[in-house]
Amino acid sequence: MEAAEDCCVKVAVHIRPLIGDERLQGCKDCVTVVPGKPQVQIGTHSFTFDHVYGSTGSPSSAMFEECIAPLVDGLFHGYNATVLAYGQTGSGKTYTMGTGFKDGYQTGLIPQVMNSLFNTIETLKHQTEFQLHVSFIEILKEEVRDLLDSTSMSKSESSNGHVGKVTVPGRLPIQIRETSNGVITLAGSIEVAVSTLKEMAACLEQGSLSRATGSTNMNNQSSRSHAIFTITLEQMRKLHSTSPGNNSPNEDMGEEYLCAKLHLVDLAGSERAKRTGSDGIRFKEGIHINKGLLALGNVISALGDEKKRKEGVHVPYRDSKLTRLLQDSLGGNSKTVMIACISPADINTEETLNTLKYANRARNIQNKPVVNRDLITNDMQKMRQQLEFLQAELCARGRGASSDEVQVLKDRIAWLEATNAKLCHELHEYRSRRAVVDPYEIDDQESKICLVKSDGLKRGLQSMDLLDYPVGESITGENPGEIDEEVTKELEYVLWQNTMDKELNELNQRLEQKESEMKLFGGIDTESLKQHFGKKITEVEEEKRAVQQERDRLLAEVENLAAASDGQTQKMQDVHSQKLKALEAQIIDLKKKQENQVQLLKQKQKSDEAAKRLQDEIQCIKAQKVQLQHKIKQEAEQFRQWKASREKELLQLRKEGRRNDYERHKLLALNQRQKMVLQRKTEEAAMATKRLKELLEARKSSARDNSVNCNGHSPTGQSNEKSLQRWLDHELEVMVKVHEVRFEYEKQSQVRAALAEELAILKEVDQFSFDGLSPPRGKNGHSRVSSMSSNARLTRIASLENMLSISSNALVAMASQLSEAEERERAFTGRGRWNQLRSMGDAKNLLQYMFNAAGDARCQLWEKEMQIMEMKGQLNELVTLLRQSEAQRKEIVKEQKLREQAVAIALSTVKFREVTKFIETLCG
Ligand SMILES: Nc1ncnc2c1ncn2[C@@H]1O[C@H](COP(=O)(O)OP(=O)(O)OP(=O)(O)O)[C@@H](O)[C@H]1O
Repeated sequence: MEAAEDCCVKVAVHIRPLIGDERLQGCKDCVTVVPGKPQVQIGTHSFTFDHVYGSTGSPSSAMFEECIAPLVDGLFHGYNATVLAYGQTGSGKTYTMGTGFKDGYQTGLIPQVMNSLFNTIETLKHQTEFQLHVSFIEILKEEVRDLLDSTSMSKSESSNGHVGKVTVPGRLPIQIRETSNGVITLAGSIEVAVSTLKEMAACLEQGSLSRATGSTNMNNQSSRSHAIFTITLEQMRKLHSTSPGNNSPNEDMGEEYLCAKLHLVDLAGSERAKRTGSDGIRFKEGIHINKGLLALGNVISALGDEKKRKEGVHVPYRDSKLTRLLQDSLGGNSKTVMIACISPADINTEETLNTLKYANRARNIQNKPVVNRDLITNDMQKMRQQLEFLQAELCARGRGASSDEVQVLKDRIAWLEATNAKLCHELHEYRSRRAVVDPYEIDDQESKICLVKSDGLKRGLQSMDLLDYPVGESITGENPGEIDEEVTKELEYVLWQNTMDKELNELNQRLEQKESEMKLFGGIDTESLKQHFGKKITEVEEEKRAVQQERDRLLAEVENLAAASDGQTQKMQDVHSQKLKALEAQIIDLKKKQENQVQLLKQKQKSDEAAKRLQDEIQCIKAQKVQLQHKIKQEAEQFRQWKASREKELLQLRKEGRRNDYERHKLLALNQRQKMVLQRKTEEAAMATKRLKELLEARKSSARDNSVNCNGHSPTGQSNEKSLQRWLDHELEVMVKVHEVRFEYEKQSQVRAALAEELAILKEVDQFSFDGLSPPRGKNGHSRVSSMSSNARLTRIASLENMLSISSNALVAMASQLSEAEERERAFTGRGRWNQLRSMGDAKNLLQYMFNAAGDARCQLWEKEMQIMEMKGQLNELVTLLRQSEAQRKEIVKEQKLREQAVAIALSTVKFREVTKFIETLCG
């Protein structure tokens, strides 16, 4: 094999989205990705990796091309490779690797590796001969099992409680062996030769289905084993020499054999039994899983710590089967990529921090991958490389100075690219800010328009002297749209009423006018007038006739007198003539009068007709008026009814408003109270966390002091004893504080879960009411929440969200210190807690001190127990007293009742006697 090149383990972080359960628990996303950088932040912690996928980092789809494709490429050049998915249970390892045959399977890394592998083979198959083998094993409870062994039992829910394979008795267990040249092999595992993608996929499928899985509180299909899918690629290719300046192959230089392995590892997830809720078999599995991962962590620590590496500290590969199998992948002959899978949920902060710290250490591991070819081809390759190197040097000398320019240009391109990326990022941020801000602005504008509109309406009403309408009155809980509608309706009604009034007034005026006109006719009795005129005419006619008769008689007398022609007669004739003339004049006068009367009679007829017409008109106007009045009455009644119902509604609304107010106040008080309790608890937790932080910091510095002491002057006996005692006190206090913080953490998690549950119900009910549906009856908590008004619900939702965010921050802070404590504890345990003790004397002194402290603690405990016993005794006495007084009270009540009964009997006896006496007197 050729000389190895140094190459660090690459670490990519894969952040999965919040999943259903976490959302239900109201978890917040507590992981931030620094834009444009492979850097993640949790609380005050910040970590930089090679890549970050998911969340606001690079898209998960880019993971294969950026991280894994180079490894697949390396396989064809003879380099071993390993992809290692690590993370807490349920963080997405199986999803990322694609070994689960579930949702993420097709997009998982292993299927992509297989595709890429066969695509490359297809393009190279004319010049190279390939052979592929796959093996698929799992490590379950420190036992290596073959997932491709078809003689094993098929997948079933086995007696030991997990779904998976059971090794057939009689078959030799798989052994881990190390060859003479340090290569780790699995003796007894099946290596299936595959030649097509389909065959390889079938192996993956068979093994994945056989893998041991089980359901826990944190993942209903949790992998209970570490699974390793290994692809071995062997290739034999013809070698040709190429002369400088001529790329076409010429001389045949024999064959080259390369053999490389790609391990695709899906580790079981680290877990806390308390959180996964595992007991029995799951619990035991969990212990094995954590043991294996701890061993892996120790290997990573030993390899990742530069100081230790330089010191040549022993790497505990043999502590577990997992580390033994991964010996080459970590610090050995392999190009390795670790994918740290994390959940963004705040409830997982501690585990996420641990994963990130683990992964961060892994970044420091230096591997030494070599091209795996056989020895002869290896030597040939070395010589070829030498030749190529010399040729390259020759070429470089020929070109000389231009390489500086190229470098300058490269730098410039890099700078331009960085600036471009920055600008793109700024643009993106600006756009996303706009996208967030705009709707509010639009809303604002819209609300302004609405205000202007409603102001306009109010002004309109004011200008019409309608100020007595309750336009400005605001009713709690009333919809402004409804108010506008109501005001519009009232306005419409008033306008209509005004028009009606105007019409009625006009009618009245017309009626008055007509009636006054009518009055002109009204004073005259037309019939009597007619009779009067008729009589007058008849009188005039009779008079005329009498006058004519008189005239005729006078004319006859005049003729007679004319025949007599004496003087007297002449005289009489003259008298008669004069009389006649007078009568003629009288007749003419009477004729005139008669004509006048006829004229008058005609006029009268005309005016009669006019009066009739007027009368008709008056009738018509009156009918119109009645109709109008009827209509007005009807409308008024309708309006009154509408107004009454509206007022009733308003009253109802006011009542509801008051109820809402009351509810709101109650809710505000509840919110306030809960917030205060939460704040108090959070403050307590913060105090404990702060103290723990201080203690951890102090321990760091005291560890440094100790090392200084050890390196420098050795302390005197007494001061050493004192410092050891202080150290022990400190250790104990740290332990207690860790316990306290964990206790607070658990409590806070419970409070948070309760808040989240309520929030989820509120949101569900709110969604139902938004969709116009009624929430499911009988569902827990729904009935209480659905009786709340929507305003109250929204207020409560806001308050719960606020509390959840306070709780989330507190959880993250606590988890951060707990993870820190765990980290220190692990490092400390690795070094040995008792390394501080340098002599037997130290140990004895410390033991004495511990004995005294334990004795004191026990004595104090005893005193406390005694006090508790005393208090219990007092409590018992009190309870007895209470019981006695209760019994006495009952006795008194009983006596009282008896007395009352006796009085009642006495009274009735007296009454009975009186009645008997009365009857006796009646009879007697
Ligand atoms: N990137 C992702 N996008 C969407 N869902 C995901 C993603 N990663 C994981 N999940 C979902 O999260 C859940 C847990 O994932 P998975 O089983 O892969 O976790 P795990 O780390 O393998 O857990 P364990 O260690 O218990 O086996 C699954 O329901 C899975 O579908």
